[in-house]
Amino acid sequence: MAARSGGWILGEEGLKRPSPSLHSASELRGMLAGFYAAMILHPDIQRKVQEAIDAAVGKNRLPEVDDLEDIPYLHAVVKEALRWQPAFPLALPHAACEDDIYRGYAIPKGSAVVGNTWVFKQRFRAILHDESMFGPDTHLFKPERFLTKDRKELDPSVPHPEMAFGYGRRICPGRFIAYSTILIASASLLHCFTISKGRDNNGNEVEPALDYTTGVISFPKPFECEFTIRSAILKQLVEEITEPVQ
Ligand code: HEM
Repeated sequence: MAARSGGWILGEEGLKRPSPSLHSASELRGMLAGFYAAMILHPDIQRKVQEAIDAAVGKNRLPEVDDLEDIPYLHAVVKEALRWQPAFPLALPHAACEDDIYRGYAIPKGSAVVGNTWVFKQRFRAILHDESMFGPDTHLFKPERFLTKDRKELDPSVPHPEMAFGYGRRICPGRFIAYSTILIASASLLHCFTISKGRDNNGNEVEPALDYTTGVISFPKPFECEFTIRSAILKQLVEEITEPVQ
C-alpha cells in the first residue's frame, strides 16, 4: 500500500511507540537458536558452510570479520535463517498516515497496518514465503535460493530478506549490526564446532522438536544439542579466549 507509516505497538490506550531497547538481545539470541536448529536438521548444509569457512580462513586461526565478505555460501545460509523462521513474524503494527485503498479495501487514515512477514496461511501467503521473490518450496530451509546457478555467488535478483527487520521508514536501524553479529557468531561457531542432535539417557539421538514460542518475538523453545570441537588446534584457540572445552 502507498500510505506512509510508522512503527507502533497497539495497546489498551491505542497506538504507542515501542521501547527500542526491549528487543535487540532477544531477537539476536532467537535468530542464533533458529540458525543452530537449522544446522542440526541439515548436517549436509552445515558441512558445506564449514568447508566454505575453512577455504577462506584455513584451519589454524579463528575467523575475523574481514574474512566473511567473500564467503557467499555463509551469507546465503544466514539470509535463509532470517527468511525461514524470522524472530518477528508480524513485525510491529504501523499506522496509516493517510486514507488509502489496497486491492479494493479502504484503509482509513490512522488504521493499524500489520505486515505479514511470516505467518503462513494458504490464502494470505506471508511475504517471506512469497515464491515470486524467493523461489519454490519457501517452507523448506534451502540457502541455495540466494545463490547463482553455479552456486559461486549471491544472486542479485533474489531480494535480501530484510522484511525480517520490519518495513518503511521505521525499519530496524540495528539491522546491519544484527546481520553482521549473526554472521560472525555463526562463522566462529561453525568453524570451531560441529553441532549435532542431542542424545537421551539411552544414547539415542533426539530430533529437535522445532517448537517455536508464540508472541511478538518468536524463537525455538529449548532443545537438546551437542557441540563437538573440530580439532586440537581449534580447541587450543578457543580455550585461549574462553573456558576449557570438554
Ligand atoms: C536479529 C535481530 C533483530 C531483528 C530481527 C530486529 C527486528 C526489528 C523489527 C521487526 C523492528 C520493527 C520495525 C518496524 O516498525 O517495521 C525493529 C525496530 C527497532 N530495532 Fe531491531 N531487530 C534486531 C536487532 C536490533 C539491534 C541489534 C538493534 C540495536 C543495535 C535494534 C534496534 C532497533 C530499534 C531502535 C528499533 C525501533 C526503530 C523505530 O521505531 O524507528 N534492533 N527491529
